[in-house]
Amino acid sequence: MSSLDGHRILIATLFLPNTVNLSPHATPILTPVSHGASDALNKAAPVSVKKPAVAPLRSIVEDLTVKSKGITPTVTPDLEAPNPFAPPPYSLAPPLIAPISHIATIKNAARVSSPSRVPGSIGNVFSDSPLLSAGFHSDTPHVTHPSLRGSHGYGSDGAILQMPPPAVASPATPLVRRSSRTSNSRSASLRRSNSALSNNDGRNSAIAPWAIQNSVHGNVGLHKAVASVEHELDSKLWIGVLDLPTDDFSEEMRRDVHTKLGQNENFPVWVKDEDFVGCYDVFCHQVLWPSLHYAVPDAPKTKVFYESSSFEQYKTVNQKFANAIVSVYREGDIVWVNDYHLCLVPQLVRQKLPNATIGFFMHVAWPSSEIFRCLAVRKQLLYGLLGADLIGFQTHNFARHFRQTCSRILSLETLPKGIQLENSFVDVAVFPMGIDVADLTVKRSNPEVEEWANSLKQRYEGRKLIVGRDKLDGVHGVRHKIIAFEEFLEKYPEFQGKAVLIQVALATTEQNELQAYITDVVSRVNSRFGSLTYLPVVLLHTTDITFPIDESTRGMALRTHEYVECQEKTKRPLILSEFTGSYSYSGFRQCIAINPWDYKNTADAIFQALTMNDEEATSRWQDLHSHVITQTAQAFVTSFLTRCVRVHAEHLQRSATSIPPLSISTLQPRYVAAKKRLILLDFESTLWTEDPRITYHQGEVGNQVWVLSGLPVLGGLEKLASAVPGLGLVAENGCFIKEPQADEWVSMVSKLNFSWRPLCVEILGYFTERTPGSFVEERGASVVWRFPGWRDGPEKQWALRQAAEAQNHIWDSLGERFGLRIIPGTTSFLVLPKNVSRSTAVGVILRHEGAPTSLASASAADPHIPVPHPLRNPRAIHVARSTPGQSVTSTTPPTAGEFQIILTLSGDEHLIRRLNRLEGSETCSTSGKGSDAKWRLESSDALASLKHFVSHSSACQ
Ligand SMILES: O=P(O)(O)OC[C@H]1O[C@H](O[C@H]2O[C@H](CO)[C@@H](O)[C@H](O)[C@H]2O)[C@H](O)[C@@H](O)[C@@H]1O
Repeated sequence: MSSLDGHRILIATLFLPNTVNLSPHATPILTPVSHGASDALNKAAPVSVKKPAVAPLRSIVEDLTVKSKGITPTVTPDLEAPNPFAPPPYSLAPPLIAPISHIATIKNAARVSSPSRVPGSIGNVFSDSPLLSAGFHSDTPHVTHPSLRGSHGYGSDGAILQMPPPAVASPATPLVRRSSRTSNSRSASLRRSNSALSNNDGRNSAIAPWAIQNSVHGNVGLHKAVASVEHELDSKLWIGVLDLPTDDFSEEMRRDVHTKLGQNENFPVWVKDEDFVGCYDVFCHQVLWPSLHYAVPDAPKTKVFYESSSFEQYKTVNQKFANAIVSVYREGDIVWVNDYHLCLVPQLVRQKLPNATIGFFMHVAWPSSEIFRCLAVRKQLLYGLLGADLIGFQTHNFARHFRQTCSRILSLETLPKGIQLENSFVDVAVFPMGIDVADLTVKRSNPEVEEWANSLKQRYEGRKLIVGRDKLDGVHGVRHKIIAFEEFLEKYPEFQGKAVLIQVALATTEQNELQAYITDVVSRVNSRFGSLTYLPVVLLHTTDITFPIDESTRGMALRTHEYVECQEKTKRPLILSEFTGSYSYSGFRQCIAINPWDYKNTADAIFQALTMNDEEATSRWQDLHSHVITQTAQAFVTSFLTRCVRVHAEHLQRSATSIPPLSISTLQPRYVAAKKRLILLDFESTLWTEDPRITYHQGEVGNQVWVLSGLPVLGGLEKLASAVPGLGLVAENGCFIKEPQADEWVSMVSKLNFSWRPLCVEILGYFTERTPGSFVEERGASVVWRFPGWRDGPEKQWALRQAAEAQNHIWDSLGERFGLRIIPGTTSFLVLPKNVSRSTAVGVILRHEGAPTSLASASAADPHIPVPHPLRNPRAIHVARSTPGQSVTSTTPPTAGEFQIILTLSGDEHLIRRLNRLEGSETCSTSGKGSDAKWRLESSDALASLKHFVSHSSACQ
């Protein structure tokens, strides 16, 4: 039985997997999105596989020109409405040489559906290539340009889907999609396409003929991943928009679409076309997408304009999604929100459904906080995400950047596990996306693939092929790739006339394409090295090696996973940008990694790939393949959803309101019966303002009372030790321990490397100089930075900002290297060794309990636990540092020892969780926040309650 049993999954993603074909001739046909070769689509009309026409020395481009003749575009560019955001009229064709001008032709050609997907037909040359589709793609739609998307034939299930029924796609029934990448073409297509639905007064009551079909928009990788675990999910519902303009849909039409898509587990969200354009074309693509990929829009005025106006539309669309989720939500559902288009949805849903299980997965990259902070709406986006129980990222780096962004911009406490908010906790974790290998294997076995492979082999016989397939925008580095290829031809002239770079450029918004800026380099390379029979750069497809280069980080780059699988026979190498999500996994270390900004190194990588001997290529491929078949789509979906359920249960249990107040009457009998009791008190949340001697008076026969503090030995704790010698004391969050009645303090950190301290103090010196009223406090084993933050105003704002910067700086330069931990407070933060805590100190105390020896030898048998070191003179603690590199992590859980009851009053969650595992342990949170503790208590009532406890117990005895 899986933990997902009984849960329905509500999957919110911008585009639904299914959409509407508004062709006047279309007959409504339900084509469920399902998995594998046996789905409904694959059972549709058989495909007649026609051998591709092979003309060895004729260029593909030439073929395309011929094939595209006579195809009428559904949208005539000059009818398009002006886009207020668009740059001056944009056309790829005039300045370009042949290949690019053919792209333009292809765009037009693709606006009309072609009935056939067999090789040789040309509705859309990209999508007509099964080789390309099978081998190089899964996570992006095969055709992303609005006009290209007019082509039918691809389901979201991928390229080898067999023909959709003729009613869905035929030359006579042009498809109309949401041409969302460019507002202008979308408006034009809207007017035309929806004429079937409207009469003179706009909407009418007609239900136009329409058919369901798989959408080629959106995150096809996600659609496929969910389909791959369909049998494991009880039920699910996709929530998203249709990929075509819908303003003109009549109410009846909407109802009809709702009902029929509903049968296919799709729930349409109705968004005004104008809002959609502002949200998607402008805010998502012009502002968020580049920023998340390290390319902050470079024209500040434009950015501000885009951001402020289009963000309103982004909010509107997010609100519509949240409303839709709330309207269908049933208790027990798991709400799974996907990707950067919907960052505000978790918080909006949380406001309406405080107890819902909400997970958010970010499919794209998350940049350094330095980049993210450039966004004017940074806080709104972050708080929007923090409404989730769980936020997932593709890689550890993205997750780390996100945590740092929250700490820097929102001044929130971040832990490796997630983000602590005032009253809740948000888990942050990593779930690498993968592909459905089994499904791809089935698709690859389609004879059509073989046909195409052979065709291409013949066409390029004797030549070395390099294949790239990228979105044509400023982020994906197509320009870099072409320049590197030029460098390669120059440096290795023996490959001139022999090596061909086939670059499939997936179109995106006009604005983004302009930023890709490739026309000059393509013409330069082709005119420098080309001839009548040799075109070095072709903007299309094929085999040998793939070459996915990102100018910046990419979420995962799943097409490289597919490429690897498609190399099962040939096993040729993969060149991969070190900035892709995929490369961050060690399983991809056997690719040829490049820095795409380094053209020379990339040129050498191409040479290495083309000349690599088969033995090495095979051995590298085997490693890549093992990784791809392990990090699968199935593992991604199930681990993300399972974790959602788990963390939600934890969060519910921890929520402050669900923890019962400490009940003395319930615990009293056990307290009285116990012969040995351990009482652990957080100094900061219990004794801070009290006369410390009170703790001693609470101690009665059989009691051992320990006070745990973050304070140093010298000062308050030293005084407490001499005033109440019977107390056990823990100083500096576990770094030093003093047993009851003992004279000496014991260091738990004597074996640690403290060379980070001067470096840390130096960094803090810089921030101290800039922050009036701040100062550094060096303790025995930790360093504290205190800053003025009591009164609201610019000083506090500045100090908080500096504190966040300082933490990030320390974390980046020292944190991982030295294994440090940073504990933020409201007017200070503390830096200390990561493996020492109040919890590890209590572990040592419990182990020591009953042992005849001193604390110093209590843990000697366990090499993993802190090594106590006796300090005869507490004032000598400062020098008690020695051998570097000693681990102090305890792997052996402590037992309750001889204590029959352990009563803990603390705000330290780590300690509480650890003690919860012990028999006889009663944990009580004094933090006032969500907690895993069994009980809760106001910190101001803590001592009074304890006293009450003790006096009751005395009365009973
Ligand atoms: O272009 P958009 O509609 O704005 O969406 C962005 C891209 O999202 C999806 O790709 C992302 O998710 C993939 C799977 O997790 C990941 O491999 C990829 O690196 C991410 O960029 C979608 O598959 C793309 O088509 C979209 O362009």
